[in-house]
Amino acid sequence: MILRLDALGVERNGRALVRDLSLEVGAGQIVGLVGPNGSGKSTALRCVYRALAPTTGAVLLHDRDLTALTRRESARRIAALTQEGGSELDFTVAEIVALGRAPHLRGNQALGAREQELCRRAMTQLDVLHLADRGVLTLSGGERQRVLAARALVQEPEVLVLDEPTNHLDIRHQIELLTLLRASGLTVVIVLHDLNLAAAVCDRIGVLAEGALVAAGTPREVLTARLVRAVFGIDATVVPHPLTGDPQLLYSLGAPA
Ligand SMILES: Nc1ncnc2c1ncn2[C@@H]1O[C@H](COP(=O)(O)OP(=O)(O)OP(=O)(O)O)[C@@H](O)[C@H]1O
Repeated sequence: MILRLDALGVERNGRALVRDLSLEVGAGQIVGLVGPNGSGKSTALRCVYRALAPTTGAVLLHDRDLTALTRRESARRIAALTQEGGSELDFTVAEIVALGRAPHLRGNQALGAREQELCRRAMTQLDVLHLADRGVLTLSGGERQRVLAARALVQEPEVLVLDEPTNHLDIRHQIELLTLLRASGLTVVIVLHDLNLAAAVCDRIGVLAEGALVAAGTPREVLTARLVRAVFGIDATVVPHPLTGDPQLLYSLGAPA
């Protein structure tokens, strides 16, 4: 098992934000975390990319507690694409993407030919090569998100952690990013709000409610009308996708109050 959340707990001001969360992510698997707003998804992810230390339990990478690794070593092995971003620097797109190599470089060491090609390929894959010389502060939300995704890819991590990576993207770029993730062979933990996209991209899904894992399994096992009713409080019709068989949720608006 590459990544394991072992009875993870996070408390703040006497309140449990994440409770006794155990989850395993195998090599090359894409595991999704879904759940209502405030259910602890980002908090759990923060423990994986070490922005937060768990109060109890641990995150294990190849059975080693992450806290046993140096920050540099975990940055080399775990890349994060988060809402916090780090795109507030007044750098060009090419410079921001190149920063993904930082954990692999020593001091002011320049990028070699292979690394420059890596950056170019990631910018092409994320459709931002034409923006390479633009200041990142001038980009739209979706363009910036694609730049940060390119930066995470050039890091060549073992594990990629993504917190709502599609929230600013138009539908084409959402599909392209998730297709790229599938093709990358990376081990991925991803928070998604769109349950249909989660069903399409994830091998397994964990559902969080009030900080606790309430269901885990394949999309077909987990994404049932009953679960969606219990966790999100809405009625959905679940149908198999006519081409892939993945569960797809159909919603209708409620009556006005
Ligand atoms: N540093 C903190 N101190 C106190 N409470 C916090 C802190 N960080 C997060 N919380 C609270 O913990 C809960 C879980 O937050 P988290 O961001 O993990 O939820 P989420 O499932 O990612 O939500 P969303 O879908 O809205 O992004 C929320 O109620 C949030 O207000």
